[in-house]
Amino acid sequence: MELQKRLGGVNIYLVGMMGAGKTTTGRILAQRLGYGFVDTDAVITEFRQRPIREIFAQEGEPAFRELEQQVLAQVSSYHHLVVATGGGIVLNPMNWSYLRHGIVVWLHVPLAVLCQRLRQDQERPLLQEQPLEERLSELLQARQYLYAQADLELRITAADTPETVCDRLWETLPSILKPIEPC
Ligand SMILES: Nc1ncnc2c1ncn2[C@@H]1O[C@H](COP(=O)(O)OP(=O)(O)OP(=O)(O)O)[C@@H](O)[C@H]1O
Ligand SMILES: O=C(O)C1=C[C@@H](O)[C@@H](O)[C@H](O)C1
Ligand SMILES: [Mg+2]
Repeated sequence: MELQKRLGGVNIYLVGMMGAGKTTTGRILAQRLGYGFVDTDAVITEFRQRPIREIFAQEGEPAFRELEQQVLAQVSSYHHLVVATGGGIVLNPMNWSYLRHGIVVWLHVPLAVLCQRLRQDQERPLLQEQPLEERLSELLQARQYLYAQADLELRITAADTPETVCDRLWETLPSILKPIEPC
């Protein structure tokens, strides 16, 4: 209850690479906080009535990024939400003006762990053409400095489960919140 009170309904935005666990962890965190849960990729998929890989193939990545910005803009006008963002949301500087309405948390997962999780993936369009490790490494290099602009970086290990990630987030969040003023 204490954490919820200190958050005051401010949204929590999870950012990080594909496979970092934004969707999986976000859903659990929302439940624990009594917050709503939104996944920007899921909103786009539902709106377009087709999977992201088809949106990329038929409309192109720029069209997807435009939709992503529109969804984020709308979401940021609500509160009491945990938002699992798409891995590339940090690329558009405009998106940061929306993310900054809330608390931005970077789920920082080592490359080897991401590879392990995404080995069988056939849904993520940006991972289908090159060898997985090479592609992820390239994307991480290009984005790392952007993820690092988050309010909080959570370093995740191979031993972490979605539940322990939530536990650690729960423990760490107070460190970046203002103390409650005594009445
Ligand atoms: N802490 C964890 N431990 C083990 N597996 C995990 C963990 N978090 C997520 N996973 C698994 O990794 C895969 C990717 O997770 P998830 O879809 O939540 O990532 P994401 O960050 O939302 O990726 P994207 O940016 O592509 O949406 C899923 O199969 C999920 O079950
Ligand atoms: O990292 C990325 O650029 C992406 C991550 C996914 O969440 C989706 O938003 C899409 O596959 C692109
Ligand atoms: Mg996701």
